[in-house]
Amino acid sequence: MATGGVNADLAKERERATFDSEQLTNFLYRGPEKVRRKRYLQNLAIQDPVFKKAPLWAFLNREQQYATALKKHLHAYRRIQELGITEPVEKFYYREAAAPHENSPIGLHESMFIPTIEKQATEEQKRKWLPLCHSLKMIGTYAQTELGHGTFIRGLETTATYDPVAKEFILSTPKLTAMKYWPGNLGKTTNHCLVMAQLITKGKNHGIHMFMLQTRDMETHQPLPGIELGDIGPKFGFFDNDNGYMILKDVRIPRENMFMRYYKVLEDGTYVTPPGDRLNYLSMVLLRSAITSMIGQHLSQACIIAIRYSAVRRQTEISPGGEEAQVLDYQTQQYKLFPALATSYAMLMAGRFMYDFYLKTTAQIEKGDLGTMPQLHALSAGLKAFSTWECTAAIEVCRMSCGGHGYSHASGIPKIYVDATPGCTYEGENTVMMLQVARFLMKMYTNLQKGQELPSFVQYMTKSLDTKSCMKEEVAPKCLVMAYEHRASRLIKAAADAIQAMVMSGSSPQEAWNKNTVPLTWAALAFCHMFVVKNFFEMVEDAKMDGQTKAAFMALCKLYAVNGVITHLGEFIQDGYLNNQQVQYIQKSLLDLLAEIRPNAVALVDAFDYPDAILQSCLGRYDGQVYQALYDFAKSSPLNEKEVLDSFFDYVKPVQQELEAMNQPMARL
Ligand SMILES: CCCCCCCCCCCCCCCCCCCCCC(=O)SCCNC(=O)CCNC(=O)[C@H](O)C(C)(C)COP(=O)(O)OP(=O)(O)OC[C@H]1O[C@@H](n2cnc3c(N)ncnc32)[C@H](O)[C@@H]1OP(=O)(O)O
Ligand SMILES: Cc1cc2nc3c(=O)[nH]c(=O)nc-3n(C[C@H](O)[C@H](O)[C@H](O)COP(=O)(O)OP(=O)(O)OC[C@H]3O[C@@H](n4cnc5c(N)ncnc54)[C@H](O)[C@@H]3O)c2cc1C
Repeated sequence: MATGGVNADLAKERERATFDSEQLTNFLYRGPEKVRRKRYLQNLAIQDPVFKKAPLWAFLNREQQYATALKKHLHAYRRIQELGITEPVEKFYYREAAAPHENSPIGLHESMFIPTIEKQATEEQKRKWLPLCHSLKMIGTYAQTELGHGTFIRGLETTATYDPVAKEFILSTPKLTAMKYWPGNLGKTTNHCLVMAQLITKGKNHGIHMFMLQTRDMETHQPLPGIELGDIGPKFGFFDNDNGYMILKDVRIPRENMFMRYYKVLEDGTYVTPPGDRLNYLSMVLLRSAITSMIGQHLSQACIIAIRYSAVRRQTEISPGGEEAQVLDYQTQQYKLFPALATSYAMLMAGRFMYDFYLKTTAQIEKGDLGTMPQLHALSAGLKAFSTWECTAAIEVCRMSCGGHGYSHASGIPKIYVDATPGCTYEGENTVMMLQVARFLMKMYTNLQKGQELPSFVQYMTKSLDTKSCMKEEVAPKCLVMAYEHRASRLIKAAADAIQAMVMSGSSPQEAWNKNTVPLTWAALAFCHMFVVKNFFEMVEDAKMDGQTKAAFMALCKLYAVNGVITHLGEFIQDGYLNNQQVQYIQKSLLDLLAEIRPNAVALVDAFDYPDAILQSCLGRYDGQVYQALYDFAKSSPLNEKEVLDSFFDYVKPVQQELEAMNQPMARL
């Protein structure tokens, strides 16, 4: 039964590729030196006996999954310090290999709690808290969302009332809906959290602010007096995480526990505001800026699995009596998978842009220049929403393209999906984020009408909408980008005009806004789509790689753009910008691109450079030995530990006996 070596079909795929996948890997990870370092760190984790010995999450119950993920992530945390790894991206590589597909129960401590202290705390607070955080004496999380409010954070109901006599804040949960609900790792793992609460001082409510709260004793880990907390129960994914709830019964904390880098309460209760607004929203902006890369990686893993498997899987003869075809040779299969593959590259490129932009803008904010904050907010909110929507939909396409085996945890895709899809909800629900983008775009449109200068990435709004597309039979990148710009401009103008018309006829601006939120989200989505397409083309054009690699990469980029036009065709043709002939050119180009990408499909997913130990997929194995792997996976199911299960004797036998007795001819009399 055992088979060895690389599956012949997969080996052939790699031979026929027109480019060297290593070149693309080097580009993706920003140079060969960084690739070597990534592989070195991943191998260190993969070879570590603590990680190696751990059982596969899929065969564990929730408590075991939590304990295993905690054990692995704590070991990784310690090893990262021992190895002196400080770069965030290097920590990410190590952790990903240490605990693949296992969400860290100390994840929020690292991704939100520590960064918020670094960015929002005073120097004195940092000196006090950060060393305790690094040694894990303090383990924290970000407690913002409540039972009654997640999106509308100005509506949060937890209060922090200042008592100038004791120089303390009193934290309270005044009603059921004010209970903190959802914060990751709040239930069982953490002993501190950063609480977002309405600040009340001298009888006045100053809106939501951040406070440091110790939730559990640092030795016994028991909840502190006045604090009730626990896990919220099983969820669609994130099984291994203890998202929590918390009720505060007039818990007192010292004045110094308010995060006071920007906003302050003096000893006598005087409230002092900073020069800028919404500075305490910056932790959310950080995570939103990181999510586009993260979700692009989730999708890239699903693509590796589905494309390698589709190269190995043979089903149905194309011509009677002929060989059964690799399912990847079906054009319909290519139409499912290649746009998904192109999307993952598009999002990795958008994520690269976004994170760099975040670093640049926050460096300016640190220096007191808040001018680019609105752009950072709009782009991070928009790309977070657009990328999570596009990628989660594409992951599901990948799963279904694997047929029945895609539904098994052996494929690895269901877990990728359930851990990726909350990205559409957390860190700002996607529709709400799109409406924030729309708010920014409407402002830009008003500025345009006033003749003011626009930021570079919305400059195209100044172009006339009366033009027609330059698209020819040879579908050129320039014409594709212009088509996206035109569609975005038109939808932005349409939404703005609709609002303006309603206001002119007597509606209030708020009413006019609310009656147009659907067209506003169309406009925001078109803006984000345009941004991703343009950024993708620019990054491919600027990429330093040989001609063959660039050609293979460019085909993907074009496919992403062409497929987007076809998917949203109505919006591109509504005002006659593209004519019927041009649409036909684009449709033909889509089919040509599928054929062009076909020989490179496996090399294009190999370039993501995921070792099998991280992918954890029977279908996505590098050697393509999928059937043996599926058989081994089935055999390791705990249900197979006993030949006959106790439940057979407990339930099946008695019912059989009862039914047998009931069906005896005598019994019926
Ligand atoms: C290839 C290798 C690559 C390697 C890559 C390496 C990969 C690295 C991997 C990375 C690891 C990742 C780990 C993931 C794990 C995840 C765990 C799960 C964590 C989940 C945590 C959470 O889930 S935590 C809770 C989040 N919960 C929200 O997200 C609430 C949303 N809700 C709001 O965010 C506000 O409620 C909302 C709507 C803005 C309205 O806020 P509001 O009512 O105050 O404001 P208004 O709408 O009235 O707007 C008034 C004016 O404020 C302006 N403005 C608003 N926000 C602004 C802002 N942020 N910055 C500037 N300006 C802002 C706006 O633009 C207006 O400006 P203007 O007046 O000028 O027009
Ligand atoms: C896995 C996971 C981890 C999380 N981790 C954390 C964490 O660590 N810390 C934390 O504080 N929170 C966390 N959250 C909570 C998360 O941030 C919120 O669930 C999220 O912000 C959405 O808020 P909501 O649940 O109140 O949704 P709602 O706002 O109630 O959304 C429900 C529906 O209403 C619509 N809607 C709401 N407002 C508007 C509007 N203004 N205009 C149009 N439509 C609207 C939405 O589009 C959506 O369709 C987590 C959630 C998940 C799923």
